[in-house]
Amino acid sequence: MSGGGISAAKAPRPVGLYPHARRVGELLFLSGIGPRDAASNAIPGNVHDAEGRLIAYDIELQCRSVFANVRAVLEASGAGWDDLVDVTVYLTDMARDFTAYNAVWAEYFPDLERAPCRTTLGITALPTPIAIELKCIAAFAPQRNGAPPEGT
Ligand SMILES: N/C(=C\C=C\C(=O)O)C(=O)O
Repeated sequence: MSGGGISAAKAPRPVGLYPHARRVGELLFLSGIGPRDAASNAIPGNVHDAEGRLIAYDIELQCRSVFANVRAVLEASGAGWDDLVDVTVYLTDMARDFTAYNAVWAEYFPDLERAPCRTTLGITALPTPIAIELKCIAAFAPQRNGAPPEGT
């Protein structure tokens, strides 16, 4: 059974007509999300020249911001960080950014037993001037929904 689309007030506005997340049974599917700041819509660390062209960006800041945005969507959906089970990560410059991104990932998911599965892909472009986007799936912990523990 599929629930209605979920919109998170503390996450950046979607760039099209799609919800931040949708629950289907015990699974929560999140739309792809990047590091735009929810209040200002700015991309943390991006530097532009006088003509507005992007001349520098900070992948570490973008990683921290996109993780915060994912957390905001999870929380608005009644889930939490530990409920993430599968994350697809899109990077626009794998050669430049993988090492820094991988280090920030390890800070946010320090425990291998609890970390979600992860797939990292290099792609040529994203819809907004961001260097990273995450596509996440979470699974609600049974006790959160009042379901009996396994085996009972
Ligand atoms: N999910 C999409 C874009 C997200 C962009 C962003 O968070 O900056 C989409 O266009 O499907």
